Amino acid sequence: MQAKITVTETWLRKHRHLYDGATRHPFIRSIRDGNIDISAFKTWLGQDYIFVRAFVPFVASVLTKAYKGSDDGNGDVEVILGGVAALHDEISWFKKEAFKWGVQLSSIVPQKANQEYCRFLESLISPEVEYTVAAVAFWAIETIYQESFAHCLEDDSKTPPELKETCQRWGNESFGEYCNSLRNIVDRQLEKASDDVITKAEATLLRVLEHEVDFWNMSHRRT
Ligand SMILES: Cc1ncc(CO)c(N)n1
Repeated sequence: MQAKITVTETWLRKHRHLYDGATRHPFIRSIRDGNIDISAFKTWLGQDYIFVRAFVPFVASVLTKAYKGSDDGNGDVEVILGGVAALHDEISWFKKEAFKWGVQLSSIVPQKANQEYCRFLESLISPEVEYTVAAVAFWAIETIYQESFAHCLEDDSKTPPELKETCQRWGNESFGEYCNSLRNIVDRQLEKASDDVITKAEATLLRVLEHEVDFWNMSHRRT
């Protein structure tokens, strides 16, 4: 029997080019090829710390929407709660890693692309944004990092040893399983969503992909 094609599958096929642009960005390729400029890595590290801090209230809002969405016989709340817990760990990791690289987190100024991405996250916190739409953004944000960093850990990669731990953070298998759980949540929601919500959710996915590309650009293009 042929498995049914899910909505996310349709979207990923349709927007493959933009999706690959986000998951196979020159910044990621430079890590994978081992010719990353360490100052670009440090820029990314400091900026991503700021992003992750803004990501926390967004994920909390998705959690709230999952809870209020009430027919949660599927354990959405627990999956998302796992994401919140992982973020707590992630923030400690950023502090440790920044210290290691001599990056002063307290003096980091968010760059324009980061500010715009954080503002976008804030707009999604609004109760007027449906659970389905917010969950699509959440799934996409996590999955782009998972796929990007997993790419740097493939057998033929030349990722510098000192960056392997960073790649492991998002590229590891259990983070991959978590992303799959998010995808299942999203597909289950989309299955019963109105056309209007599906349209909004797809547009939100595209915005996430664009913001992710801009975010990588911010680190990569600095000289
Ligand atoms: C910009 C960005 N996107 C996604 C993630 C994944 O959590 C992250 N840490 N930063």
